Amino acid sequence: MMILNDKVAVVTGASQGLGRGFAEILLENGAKVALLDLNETLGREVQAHFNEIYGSDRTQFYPCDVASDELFKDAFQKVLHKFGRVDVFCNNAGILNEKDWEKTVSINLSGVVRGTYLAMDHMKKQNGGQGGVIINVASMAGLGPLPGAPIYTATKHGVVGFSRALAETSNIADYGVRINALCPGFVRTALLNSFQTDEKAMLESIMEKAKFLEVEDVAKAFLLLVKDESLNGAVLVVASAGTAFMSFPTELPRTPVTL
Ligand SMILES: NC(=O)c1ccc[n+]([C@@H]2O[C@H](COP(=O)([O-])OP(=O)(O)OC[C@H]3O[C@@H](n4cnc5c(N)ncnc54)[C@H](O)[C@@H]3O)[C@@H](O)[C@H]2O)c1
Ligand SMILES: CCCCC/C=C\C=C\[C@H](O)C/C=C\C/C=C\CCCC(=O)O
Repeated sequence: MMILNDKVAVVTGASQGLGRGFAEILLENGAKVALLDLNETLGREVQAHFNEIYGSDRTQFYPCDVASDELFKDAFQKVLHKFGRVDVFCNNAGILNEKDWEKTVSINLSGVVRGTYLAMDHMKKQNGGQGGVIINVASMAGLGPLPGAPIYTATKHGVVGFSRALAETSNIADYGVRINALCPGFVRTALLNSFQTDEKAMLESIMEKAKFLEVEDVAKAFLLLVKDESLNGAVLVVASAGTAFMSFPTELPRTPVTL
């Protein structure tokens, strides 16, 4: 098990919702945590709150837009300047905006790729790094379709595929870095009030029947992916029915057709 005392973690989208929960469980387990988010007002409030509970030098907020190469790199350099290292990196920032679909791709998928490669370049043994773990936050919509949200669904499928392929790459090339993906069901966060789609009624009818998870339950699953050093390429589903690892077929299940 990875010991988190004095390890340094970065969480994107940490000003509220799941990201804030991931940051808190890392602090509870001894890590120092850099909070990255677009929302400066909330981010600074969260930092002040965590400082009171966990001590004044274990949390630092940095404004950051994961959709921008430049701003993301700049925030990462500031984290390294303050804490000297990064051991845990959580790509969590995400939106659901089907109308501005390019923005959704740029945050939910390209943002995850940006963050993962920044972390990987720093952590990998071949670059003199000390290894580490990257957790990419997908969704149950990364494993099956969320009606009314095809772009969101595509980005989250992308996050799952990217994480699994890079995990295999890291394993074969011996980078010393683990990459795992987390796939939660519905959690009551700001995301559920801010989504943009022409098919609002469709999503709302799904939500009426859904059971909601608590941030704390998803955070416990996140912690498992961080700490268990046997896990690389794992995809962990957190649903109202329970938490479970996805197993993927080694051969693609196919139904033959005669042409
Ligand atoms: N809430 C759910 O039901 C649910 C379920 C499964 C997966 N997820 C995923 O979990 C992640 C967190 O979602 P949440 O529900 O906590 O949402 P949230 O809206 O509560 O929090 C998301 C945070 O990301 C930040 N953010 C948005 N765009 C950003 C950008 N370009 N750069 C930096 N920060 C940015 C926001 O400011 C916000 O603080 C997302 O990737 C989401 O897709 C959410
Ligand atoms: C009121 C409108 C809701 C809009 C939904 C917004 C975003 C949520 C996206 C999440 O990533 C969840 C995605 C898919 C969930 C799929 C199945 C949920 C099953 C619930 C469960 O069993 O826990």
